[in-house]
Amino acid sequence: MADAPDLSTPDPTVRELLATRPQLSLDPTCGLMMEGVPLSAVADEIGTPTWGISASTLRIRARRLLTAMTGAGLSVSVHFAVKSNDHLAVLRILASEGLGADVVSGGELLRALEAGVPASKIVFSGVGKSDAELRLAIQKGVAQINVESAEELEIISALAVEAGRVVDVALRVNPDVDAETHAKITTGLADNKFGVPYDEALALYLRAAALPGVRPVGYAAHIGSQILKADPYRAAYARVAQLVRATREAGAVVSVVDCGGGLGIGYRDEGEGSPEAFAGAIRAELGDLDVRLAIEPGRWISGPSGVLLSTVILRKAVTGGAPFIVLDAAMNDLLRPSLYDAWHGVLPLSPHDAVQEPEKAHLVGPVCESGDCFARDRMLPPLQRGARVAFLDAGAYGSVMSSTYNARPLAAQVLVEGERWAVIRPRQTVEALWANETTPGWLNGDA
Ligand SMILES: Cc1ncc(COP(=O)(O)O)c(C=O)c1O
Ligand SMILES: N[C@@H](CCCC[NH3+])C(=O)O
Repeated sequence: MADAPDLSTPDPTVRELLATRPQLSLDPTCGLMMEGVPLSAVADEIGTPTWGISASTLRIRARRLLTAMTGAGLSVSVHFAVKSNDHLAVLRILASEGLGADVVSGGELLRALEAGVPASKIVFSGVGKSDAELRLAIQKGVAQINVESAEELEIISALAVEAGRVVDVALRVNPDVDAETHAKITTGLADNKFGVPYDEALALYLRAAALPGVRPVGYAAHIGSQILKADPYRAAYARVAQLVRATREAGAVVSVVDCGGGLGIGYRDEGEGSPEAFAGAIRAELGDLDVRLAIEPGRWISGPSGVLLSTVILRKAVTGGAPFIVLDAAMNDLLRPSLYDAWHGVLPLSPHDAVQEPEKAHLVGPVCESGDCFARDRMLPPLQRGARVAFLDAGAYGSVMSSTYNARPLAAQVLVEGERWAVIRPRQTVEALWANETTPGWLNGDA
């Protein structure tokens, strides 16, 4: 697996971006296609900004992950990280491929159930689950709750006793391993808020074994997101394996290891995380433990399946510098560039634009924040008013992180499969933004 993107190299060309994204192609007449659907036709019909999701990409990538695991001789249950893309259609597709779900809130739990994921295939993670959320998970009978602290263990025990149930729990251990990713999305370092400190995990496991209402079944580890190398996984799993052995030596039963998610994708030229190398790390460190294995991938499955379509509102000239291309999409739609300086590929939808000689430009949204910037000094075909573009690899942590800042309604979403496409979430209306708001009587002149 490769390193992070190297921004000192020239920006990838249209051809280079397309070469690694089989779900997208450039038709000389119709322009940018997702599977068999011209994206311009979608934009013409329902406008922009609009999210597009390729169903076949979700299926292909889910199958590739499963194949990598079985190819390594592993039997692994795959729980899709709902936080990366929680649309019911996405969850339904992945459920039909046999995937379960990893959820981090009561809302995600109910979404997964609504999409047809059985509770027996749902794992509940998260550093702060409310009592109401835990009660819901216990009542629905989720497969396992991943416990992130000693305090949470006691709470779950009490709530399970109250419900007259015994809940399977895994301790999410913080292995204190550097995932070698962006500082804001690393989770497995000792000073991150996640998981039980490594040195305290065994004692807490034994405590769990003695508590009513909970049954400790194993350990979980998730060290971060957008991980491109296998080494951090190996380092983390080696520590988990050590813990499993020590726990067994202490006389407790360990039957599950949840290996977390975090496998990264190639946004620019860094290459994507390899499912085979991920599987290899699991097999090398955990393969001989005789435990049921699970993984929680999100981005690797959903990221490449999505695009965000947008239209150029205007091209603002800058004397002596690169122009600002002002789009109708903004940071409230796709937050990742503003939040993490994330690099997303951009492709024009028009076949004419796609073949023009590139120029340097800044791509920005209309929101009143200087941080509302998708790309600075990006080499792009010249984009004029009305031109349309697609942001690539926007299927993970895209629509789910949108807001309505600046009173901008949530964008529409469409699902593409073969030559079919359908609106799976209509564009939010402006009126819907205040539909649930009320003003107290005294402001309306009432007594
Ligand atoms: C507990 C847990 N599992 C799984 C994931 C999924 O991560 P990713 O989308 O990077 O695969 C996350 C997010 O980082 C997480 O916090
Ligand atoms: N939101 C992050 C990933 C966070 C993963 C959640 N634990 C991103 O867009 O890359």
